[in-house]
Amino acid sequence: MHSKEQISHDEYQKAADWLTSQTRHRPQVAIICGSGLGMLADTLKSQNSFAYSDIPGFPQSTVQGHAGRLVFGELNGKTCVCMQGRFHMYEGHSLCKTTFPIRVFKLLGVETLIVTNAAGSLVDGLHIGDIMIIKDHINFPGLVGFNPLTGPNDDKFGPRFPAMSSCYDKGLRCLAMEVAKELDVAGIMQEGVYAMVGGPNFESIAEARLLHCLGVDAVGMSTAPEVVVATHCGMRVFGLSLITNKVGKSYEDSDSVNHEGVLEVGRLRSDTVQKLVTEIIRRMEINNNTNNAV
Ligand SMILES: O=P(O)(O)O[C@@H]1C[C@H](O)[C@@H](CO)O1
Ligand code: HPA
Repeated sequence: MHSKEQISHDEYQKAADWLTSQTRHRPQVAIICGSGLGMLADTLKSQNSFAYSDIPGFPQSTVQGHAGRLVFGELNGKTCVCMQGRFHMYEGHSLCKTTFPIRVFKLLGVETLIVTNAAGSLVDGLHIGDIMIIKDHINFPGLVGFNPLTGPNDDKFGPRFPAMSSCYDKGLRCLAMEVAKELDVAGIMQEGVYAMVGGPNFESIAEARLLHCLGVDAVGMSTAPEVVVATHCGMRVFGLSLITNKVGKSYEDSDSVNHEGVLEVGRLRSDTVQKLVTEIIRRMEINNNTNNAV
């Protein structure tokens, strides 16, 4: 099911044209809000917002903590578009549907994608409430063939065989650490490797041990397909994982993770994530990559 669905260039264009006709904002930066992090969209000024159900071709959000709205507005001198709610593979969407908005953003002229997510920590150094700057990812569904780029390549967006060796922009990662120091939150921030699993169940103990052995710092159920599609079409990407739980690696652990707890940590840390992202956006340079809307 995942590899067969194809979306034509016209369908992306139709969504982009519809949005262009509904708002005067022409975004340079897109932000995807992870579980419990939807408040990031509330910081935008001069907002225009659209329910996903009104946008041609957009899927629907079905997960609690993902409101299902696209919000346009200004943030610290940059024009932004914010997904208040993302799409996950486990909701039953094909991977090209979960990543549909990314190519629409490209057609709108977006140059930089900021992804946020909730994730579970597999390492001692990452605690609940910490924020991990994503240095790299392991796209487990992608490794076994569930990849949004499967199928005929659309050369207007990017090459058949895109590199993924530097998809999380180094300059933005350095900027994030500088900003963290200035905001006095460097103590809860570090870089790490995010792994995407299919979900929707959380990990078994043996799976958690496997992920840990493979060098994963934090695990979640999203993000990698979005980053693959954004990198394919030449966007600059920056990603943050909010650590919402520790992933149990011992059969003696009695704590078990649940989505309510994930959302609660999102609410508790929303202010910090918001301040970080806002300040990074204020200070990021725009127009320093070579991609134009296709
Ligand atoms: O959208 P994200 O990746 O932030 O959501 C995470 C993964 C699952 O969707 C959910 C589990 O609580 O949070
Ligand atoms: O522990 C987790 N595992 C997978 N996805 C998650 N999203 C938040 N926490 C987790």
